[in-house]
Amino acid sequence: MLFSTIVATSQAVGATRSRRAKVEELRTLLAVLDPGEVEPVVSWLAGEPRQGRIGVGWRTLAGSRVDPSEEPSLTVSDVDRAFTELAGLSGAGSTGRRRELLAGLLGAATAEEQDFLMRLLTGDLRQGALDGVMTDAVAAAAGLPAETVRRAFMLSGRLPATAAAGLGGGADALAAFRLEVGRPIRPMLAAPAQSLAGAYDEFGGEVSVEYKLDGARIQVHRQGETVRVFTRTLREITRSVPELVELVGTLPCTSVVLDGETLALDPAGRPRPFQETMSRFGAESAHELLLHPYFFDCLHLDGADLLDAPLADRLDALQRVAPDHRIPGVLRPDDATADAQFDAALAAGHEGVVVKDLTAPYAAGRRGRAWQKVKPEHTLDLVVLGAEWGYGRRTGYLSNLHLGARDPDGGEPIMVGKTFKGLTDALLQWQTEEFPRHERSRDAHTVYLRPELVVEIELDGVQVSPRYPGGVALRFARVLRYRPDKTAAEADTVDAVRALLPGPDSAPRQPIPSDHGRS
Ligand SMILES: Nc1ncnc2c1ncn2[C@@H]1O[C@H](COP(=O)(O)OP(=O)(O)OP(=O)(O)O)[C@@H](O)[C@H]1O
Repeated sequence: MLFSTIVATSQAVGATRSRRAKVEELRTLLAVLDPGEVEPVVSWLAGEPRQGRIGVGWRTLAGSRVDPSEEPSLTVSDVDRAFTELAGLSGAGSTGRRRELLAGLLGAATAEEQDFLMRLLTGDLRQGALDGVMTDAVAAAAGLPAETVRRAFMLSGRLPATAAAGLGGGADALAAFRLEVGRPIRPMLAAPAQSLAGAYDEFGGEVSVEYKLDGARIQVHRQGETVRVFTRTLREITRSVPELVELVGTLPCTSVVLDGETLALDPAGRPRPFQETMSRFGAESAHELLLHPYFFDCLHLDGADLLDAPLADRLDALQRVAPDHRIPGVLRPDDATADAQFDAALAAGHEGVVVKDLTAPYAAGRRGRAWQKVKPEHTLDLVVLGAEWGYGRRTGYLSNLHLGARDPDGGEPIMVGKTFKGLTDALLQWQTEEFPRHERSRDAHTVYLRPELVVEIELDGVQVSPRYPGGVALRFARVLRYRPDKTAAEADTVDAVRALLPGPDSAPRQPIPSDHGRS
């Protein structure tokens, strides 16, 4: 297959806003790929070489610019082979060979192919938002139910491998993707609840009401003596968190997979801010702040795979293996106890509670109704699309942020507002240093960014706005914090923003009253 066909499909997918049209473009391409081409092509369309980062920075690329070729001649395997060699280069002489390989690759590419390669190698094409569209396209091309492909993807965490299995071996090959101890799966997520009472009633009181701790998600795998720890985005952080590894190593079991939240505590045992927990996930973090785990789910125990077991059974398993490290929660509370749990969570400085359906299986990678989060404030995780230079005291700093919500159909994020409120001096400084690394372009007032950074915004609500492309704008938005644990593919969608629009007959929004809206 010619590489130019992939570039043309990528352009066609980017040019339409229709989800159905995107799926159809991708399906048509997938249907004609050779088996060996599926993995590289699916990776590229999601914006990454199959080999991961291959050590080619913007400067090297700019230095390798050569005249484009007139006619397309590169094949998929030519490009994939060059990436494999680039990824393997190290040591003496590698700089020269890297330049040589890049010059060869770019010289054989047409102008459009060159542009695609540059964007692919600099990360500018990365679009996790395409995952959903791609899973549907794989299902359509392989003649399988979308759910079968989705589940395999959630369990493997790798879209290219899932696509290759589905297209090559059908449902049987996909069924082989099981929870494997040592390999992370995409975490189950929570949807916002309308109210505590609403969530409670929806499940007829058959719920676990747990504190929503403001830490960072961890997934811990142990097989025998070997413990591995992963973040919410499935990044391995085992070496940064020796105290968690040690603790999990002492649990009474031979194999286990636990899901939970971790928090840094100060020497007096008080929780430290989220940023300090996150800083512990870096490779060279100082270890004086100890991380404590608070587990809330058990996905595997001593050879038994529990993903499809109801939460009640998974919590029994958790109680057997880690009774002293469970997140605070109550099972099957009456209404008054559920309310008291919410108040207690807030009084203890936590974000709120998560209300969970005790009968539901673990829906990996899904933000379903089986877990509902109840918080007193509205917050949204939005993508930073740009920032304006400040004025007055903020002259010389990148300040007013342009905020975008995710397009659920995989297009570019949709701008929903701007804010410079809530930015501390330290954050202004950080933005000014960090943003140029994500720069797409700039004009006199604004630096425009690739959609890579996610920021959590607190707001009073949203309003209809003809000025913004999504027809909605944030009201009184302020920055709470950056979310380095999230990718743009995990930002809130424009539908989540629209869901905050006041209904025709709704009263002005109030914080959740102490009876949490229960009538
Ligand atoms: N008891 C709990 N059960 C499940 N998740 C919990 C719990 N306590 C804290 N969490 C955290 O809350 C997250 C679930 O909420 P959600 O799926 O919306 O993610 P989030 O976007 O990080 O949440 P938010 O932005 O509202 O803080 C989990 O990823 C986990 O990190």
